[in-house]
Amino acid sequence: MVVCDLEGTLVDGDRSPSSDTAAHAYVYRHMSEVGGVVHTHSTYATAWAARREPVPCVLTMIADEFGGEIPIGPFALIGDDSIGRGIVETLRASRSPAVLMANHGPFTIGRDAKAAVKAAVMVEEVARTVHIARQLGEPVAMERGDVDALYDRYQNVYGR
Ligand SMILES: O=C(CO)[C@@H](O)[C@@H](O)COP(=O)(O)O
Repeated sequence: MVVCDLEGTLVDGDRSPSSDTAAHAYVYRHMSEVGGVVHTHSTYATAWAARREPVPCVLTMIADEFGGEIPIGPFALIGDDSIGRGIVETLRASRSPAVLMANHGPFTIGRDAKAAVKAAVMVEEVARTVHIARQLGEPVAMERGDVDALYDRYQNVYGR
């Protein structure tokens, strides 16, 4: 493990930082509420990213955690802040803490690392479940008002 500052400069450790460092640093610099960013190549979420298809809001757990569909972000090359720009641009237009970067995979954010990891686990779970549902027919979209009510309850009331 190494420690970098918000410009992506190495400040502690003797190994090279991740090639994604500039992308993550961009998110931290431009979304002050974010204290954790997670990136995985989890199988089902990455399969949706490969198709550039948002995960539709067809489950209460999607409404709870993501507040709507899980959006697709633009394709961006690895190595500079391009991915970070795509993440910020996409998540600013959504309530979702997860974005499926096109042809790449899921990136999630949270107020801290634990919340970002939770979103990464949940995005994979719902990507898998909706994929399975689709094998049996077309999942049914939820009403916007119901999505809003579920999101409000989960974000502001549940577990308090
Ligand atoms: O998604 C990818 C590659 O597809 C990146 O997250 C990956 O290259 C980052 O690797 P490193 O953290 O630099 O070892």
